[in-house]
Amino acid sequence: MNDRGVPLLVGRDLHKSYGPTAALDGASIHVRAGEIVAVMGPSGSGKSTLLHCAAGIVPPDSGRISYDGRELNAMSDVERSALRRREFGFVFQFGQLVPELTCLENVALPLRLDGVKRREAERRAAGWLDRLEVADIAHQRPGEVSGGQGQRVAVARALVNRPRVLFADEPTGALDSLNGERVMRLLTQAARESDTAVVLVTHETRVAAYSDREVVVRDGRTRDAELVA
Ligand SMILES: Nc1ncnc2c1ncn2[C@@H]1O[C@H](COP(=O)(O)OP(=O)(O)OP(=O)(O)O)[C@@H](O)[C@H]1O
Repeated sequence: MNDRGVPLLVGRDLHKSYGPTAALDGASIHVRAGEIVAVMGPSGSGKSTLLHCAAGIVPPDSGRISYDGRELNAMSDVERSALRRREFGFVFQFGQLVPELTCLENVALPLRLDGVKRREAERRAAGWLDRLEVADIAHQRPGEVSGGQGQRVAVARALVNRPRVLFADEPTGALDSLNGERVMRLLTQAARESDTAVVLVTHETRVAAYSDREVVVRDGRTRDAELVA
């Protein structure tokens, strides 16, 4: 049973430097099941690094990350990548769809990689394209669709295997405000319907308005309120 009071994902006192640059200097974050958390802060403050560490993509120099009671640091690379594939979904600013595949095939891809048969994978993918209001471009390739449509396809692909946490790094950063609003409305609606938590990096207050809670990063640090038991 999922206790909504207990955080699903916790990153504590994370430090990460790139050469002389301290990208994270004691940042923490916690996310409860189904919760939408916006990570805010000025450019270069460490938001993306915090997302990458929390998602197990980049190992922190120090600090601890736990997901559903399991320490990420204690896992092997194979276990961590299996966790990312099965439990996490990712949406980035752009360039994430496979250009040679149709939008439908792109969305079906994570299921195919998990061994789901083509017909079933494409049936489920079509359902997600429909939810994201891009069913009409199912057979087009990413290069033939608009930026907003492409991002909605990317959201469908990130949610198709029902992750428990969706990590989104500036998902509307390359879109005009109208398209950005549409992507955010559909992303948050789909995440809420499937009880997927969202960690959303953004510097736009309009985008953060779709979240339940904000975590502010400044100079690689967050407020102590992020340090939960
Ligand atoms: N791979 C890397 N190599 C070297 N320096 C890096 C790397 N990734 C991040 N940094 C540096 O770490 C600091 C934090 O970067 P990060 O991308 O996490 O910030 P951000 O808040 O997401 O910025 P933005 O809003 O501009 O995307 C910056 O000074 C950045 O230049």
